[in-house]
Amino acid sequence: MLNPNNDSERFIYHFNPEENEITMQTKNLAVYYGKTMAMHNADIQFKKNTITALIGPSGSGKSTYLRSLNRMNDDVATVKGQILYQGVDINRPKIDVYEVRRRIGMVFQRPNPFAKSIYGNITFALERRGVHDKQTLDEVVEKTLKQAAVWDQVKDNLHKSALSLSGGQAQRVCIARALAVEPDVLLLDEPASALDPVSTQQLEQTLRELKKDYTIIIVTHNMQQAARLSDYTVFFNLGEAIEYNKTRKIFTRPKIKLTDDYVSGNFG
Ligand SMILES: Nc1ncnc2c1ncn2[C@@H]1O[C@H](COP(=O)(O)OP(=O)(O)OP(=O)(O)O)[C@@H](O)[C@H]1O
Repeated sequence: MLNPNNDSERFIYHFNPEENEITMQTKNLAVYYGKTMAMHNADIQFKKNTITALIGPSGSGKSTYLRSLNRMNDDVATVKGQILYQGVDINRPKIDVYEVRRRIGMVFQRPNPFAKSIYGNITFALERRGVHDKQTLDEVVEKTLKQAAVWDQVKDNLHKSALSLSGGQAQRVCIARALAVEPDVLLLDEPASALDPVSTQQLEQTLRELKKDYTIIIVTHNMQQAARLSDYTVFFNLGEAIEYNKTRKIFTRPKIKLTDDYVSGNFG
């Protein structure tokens, strides 16, 4: 086992330097709420068409890290360090934050459909961008609801309120809404925590399908979910990315004892 307090021994996984394989990367990322440092030492790479799970105890900084990736923390926190998206540091003042959020979409813990129709939820961002052609909008609605695997359930009720959907359906509509603006990266913050086991299983299957086209980063408290769904896992503790590796290795042969304790349920 490596000593997490010894930086020379810290194990941080790095991919082969094939630039086009890496969609996103953070270097020396640190996030402060006021003067309090909530998270630091995150040197992580996200490979194209993979799912990365962020795991760790409550308050360890997973959501803080995730929200920083598309500048959602801008109003509440100071984010230091680099966030490279396709090689460009998006953590710079002159970057267009709306464009960042278009390319790096977010799905939240609780399904949060707008008080609009299912159709209106999907087309909302496009219409605000001036897309009003009905055929185009119809096509986007069908395509994204199919991608989110909820088309068959809602296709006859597209103009019904999205607030009338079940939790699982609403979460899928929120995924479709995120996909409508054609992102590259999907950030999901415990997207299954409000769902029943069947909806959770369906959501996981949807994410497996989506990774063919997207890079997915998911915060989860569910160890089984991280183990069965993700390709890579990052273990956070006390605001620090402690260990990062292929999921199989994190769950079978972690390099750091803290990680081993956490994934095997012996974390005190
Ligand atoms: N908006 C905020 N203002 C001040 N402190 C915050 C804010 N959001 C989070 N924090 C603090 O930052 C630290 C990390 O919180 P964060 O929510 O990122 O952890 P987490 O690992 O995602 O936790 P959980 O699993 O419970 O969601 C915690 O100490 C938390 O209290």
